Amino acid sequence: MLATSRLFSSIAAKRAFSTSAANLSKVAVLGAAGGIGQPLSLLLKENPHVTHLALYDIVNTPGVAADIGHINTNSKVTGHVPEKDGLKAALEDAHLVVIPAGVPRKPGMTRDDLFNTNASIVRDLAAAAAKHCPNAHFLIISNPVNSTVPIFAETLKKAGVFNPKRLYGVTTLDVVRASRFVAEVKNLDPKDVKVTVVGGHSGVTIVPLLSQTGLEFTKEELDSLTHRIQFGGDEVVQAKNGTGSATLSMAYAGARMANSVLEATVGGKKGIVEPSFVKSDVFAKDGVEYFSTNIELGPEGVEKINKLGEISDYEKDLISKAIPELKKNIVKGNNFVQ
Ligand SMILES: NC(=O)c1ccc[n+]([C@@H]2O[C@H](COP(=O)([O-])OP(=O)(O)OC[C@H]3O[C@@H](n4cnc5c(N)ncnc54)[C@H](O)[C@@H]3O)[C@@H](O)[C@H]2O)c1
Ligand SMILES: O=C(O)C[C@H](O)C(=O)O
Repeated sequence: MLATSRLFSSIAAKRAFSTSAANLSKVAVLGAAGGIGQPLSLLLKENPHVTHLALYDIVNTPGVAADIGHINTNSKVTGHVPEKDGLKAALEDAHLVVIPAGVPRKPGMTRDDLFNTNASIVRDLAAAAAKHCPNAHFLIISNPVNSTVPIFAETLKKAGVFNPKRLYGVTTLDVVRASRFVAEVKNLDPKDVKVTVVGGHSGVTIVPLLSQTGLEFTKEELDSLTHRIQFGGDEVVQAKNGTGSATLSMAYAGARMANSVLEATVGGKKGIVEPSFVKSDVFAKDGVEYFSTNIELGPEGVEKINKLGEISDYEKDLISKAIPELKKNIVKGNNFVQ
């Protein structure tokens, strides 16, 4: 729990000087009994911004909630299953909803192969969210993110409650990995290595901007690092050998993103920047409605969407390969709802 302690130590320090309970909020996790859901919920239990942690899944959440609920931090924990209007109870009054519900990959599958199962799960959760907590901030982890974010948006639009400032596709794991992989190659501490990653969250749509790190790379390093960042998820899928995909690193990344949104929206902290796959103008002219770049967070959510900045010819080439794939994934998501 050392990393978690580091993640939240600044908030804990701040809280010691804060007397305002109004700074705290309800967070719902949908898919909370799963491989990501459980460690993510554990990390959120340590987050002092959270007053109420509502854990929803189609199975097993009473046990997960009873277990996590014994941790002696201040938040209340409740477990919900579909029976007795459990989804409604989990979502009502939620400030932030984090969604890792759905099936993970097995070796040989692409994230798009998950579409048939996960699209309807995400659509149905979005419809419930539109009804019970339309003003919440929504963090979408379920794959394929390039399509599930459009599905979530279209469902909210249908209900007349879509707010593009509050819907975030979670791409944090890509920058967490990129920082780790580059640090390994350059023998640095990952905390000193920030890598901007843009595009989407699958294979060639993941575009690391290594030219912006301030580090020098040989062509061989560029090729191997770019490939490793784009296909880091496959490394875990293969190592887990049919039992799932990244869960622990994803929980860490998801907790970081959730914390950043909470810090900006209820903690009053300014200048927080995270990457996220959001409704964006950056490549709208090419028909790409959603794109991940660094975004600046504010009290309402997405405050400013950063552009790519200066990129190398190598990266321009990567972008040109990402755009058609992204467009296809987004249209597939949009069409599923329309
Ligand atoms: N965005 C990312 O970077 C990233 C990283 C890792 C995994 N993922 C994705 O996250 C998803 C979850 O992965 P996991 O390893 O936790 O899978 P998992 O199978 O371990 O857990 C998924 C959970 O979702 C629950 N679930 C299924 N249908 C549901 C519904 N209608 N409502 C609520 N809960 C429901 C299941 O019961 C299960 O507990 C997968 O789609 C995976 O591809 C995304
Ligand atoms: O690779 C996967 O399927 C899960 C996730 O998207 C990841 O990047 O680890």
